[in-house]
Amino acid sequence: MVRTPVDETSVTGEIPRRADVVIVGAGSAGSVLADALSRDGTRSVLLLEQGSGWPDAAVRDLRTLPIGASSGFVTVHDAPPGQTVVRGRGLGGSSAINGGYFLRWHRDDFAGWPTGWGVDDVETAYRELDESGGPMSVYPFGEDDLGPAARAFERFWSTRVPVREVTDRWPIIGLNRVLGNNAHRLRTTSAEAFLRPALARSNLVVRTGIQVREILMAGQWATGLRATGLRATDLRATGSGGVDTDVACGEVILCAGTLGTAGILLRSIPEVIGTSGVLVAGEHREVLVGYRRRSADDPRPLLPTVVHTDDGIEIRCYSDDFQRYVTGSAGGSQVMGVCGMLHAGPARLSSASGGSVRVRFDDLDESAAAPLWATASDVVDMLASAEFDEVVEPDSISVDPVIRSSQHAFGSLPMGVRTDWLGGVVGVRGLRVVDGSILPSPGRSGPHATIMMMARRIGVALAAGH
Ligand SMILES: Cc1cc2nc3c(=O)[nH]c(=O)nc-3n(C[C@H](O)[C@H](O)[C@H](O)COP(=O)(O)OP(=O)(O)OC[C@H]3O[C@@H](n4cnc5c(N)ncnc54)[C@H](O)[C@@H]3O)c2cc1C
Repeated sequence: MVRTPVDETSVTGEIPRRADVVIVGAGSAGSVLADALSRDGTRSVLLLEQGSGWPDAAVRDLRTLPIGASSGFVTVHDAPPGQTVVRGRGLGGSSAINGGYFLRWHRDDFAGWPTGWGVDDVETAYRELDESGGPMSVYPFGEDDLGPAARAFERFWSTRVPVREVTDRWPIIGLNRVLGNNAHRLRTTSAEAFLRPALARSNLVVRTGIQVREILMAGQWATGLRATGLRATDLRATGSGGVDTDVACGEVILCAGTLGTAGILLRSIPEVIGTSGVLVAGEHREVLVGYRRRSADDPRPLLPTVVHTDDGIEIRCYSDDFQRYVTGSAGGSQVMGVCGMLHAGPARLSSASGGSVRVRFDDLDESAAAPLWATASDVVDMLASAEFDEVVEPDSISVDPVIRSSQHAFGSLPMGVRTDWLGGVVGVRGLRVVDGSILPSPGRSGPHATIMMMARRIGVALAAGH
């Protein structure tokens, strides 16, 4: 196959003033959707991304989490004191900077989803992403990816809970070796898998460095949007905040991530939000158990193995260097995570300055908090067990008293309630949301694979004329 060469100039330049569909955000969902919708050459698709282009190999290295203040590929949101809330930006969005853990949700996590989301439909869409040799390069982490802690973790749990066959794609209640989306330890981003190949199509235009400020409305109809160029040349041209461009379109599809989409809606259509000025999302809340390890180890993928409990908790065995990315976490050089997946705690999203969003977490109620602390105590016992003798320094284990976030906020505009089964926003014509905002349930695993699966299914359904 002859592939048209694609370079940085393909994603910069003039913004068309009209398109059939404008997609906002080239992240996990937006890249998948842009591919699906531009397969029909008669539909013009414009994809606008605020970040600055293709993350290089240093950013995509799975052994690091490039989310520090100096990273050019994150948006830092307004977090509670002592905590950090970031999201990816640039082509690939959060898929370019995340942990590279690509587990499906459990089959029964889809029980409450609206009509159109039967398990067979879900399975087909997942398989298109995570089959061996598929576009996202999804494979179980291998023995080389496990450090001493992960090996001890698997030894400990394999005698106590069921163990999933590593070749199975559906997770189980028990020990789950994580499936990772990477090739030679470089994250396979949604943009590399879906956008780069589609860029050769003349009906798809991608523009980076463009922040969508607001949606333009005529009554209850979304007719277009206003975007601002964020490139240095634009800033020099105006001497201030960039150049505004209005784009008219038949449909706006927000794929800006739960926080980015909330920011745009808060700025432009307060009636979707309601009088409170706050959108409420779910968040997988996590307790960290820290310890000092006996000896240093090479950097490895950050989350190679987990246990899923029957009460909806994920016990995460992070690899050695996770702690340096987490503001104010427990003392010790390494952490295990205890995360409430099914009892997601509320996160309140409201406006903040400069395109970011203010995120505040409610205290968990007792029924959600108690199992987290009880499981953290089990993890302390695990770390003190014989299996960890060669890993953990004696008397170094401590439980972080703060319940933190997993950087997963989701479900602020759930399908079947505030959006229809294809993300169409209830009460507004010409506006769709396809990203983490529309997940209608929490799920026992991380959201990445499921958000991409959802975008894939919606893209295919829309392309088929639904
Ligand atoms: C540090 C971190 C680690 C994580 N690790 C994992 C993991 O290992 N496994 C897992 O399952 N989940 C993980 N997650 C969660 C998962 O990556 C996200 O839930 C998922 O990628 C979100 O996909 P999305 O399409 O909703 O949004 P995103 O992928 O975040 O894409 C949104 C895109 O929209 C752009 N955008 C936002 N606002 C605007 C605007 N106004 N104008 C133009 N563009 C805009 C953003 O720049 C971004 O590129 C992690 C998240 C983070 C932040």
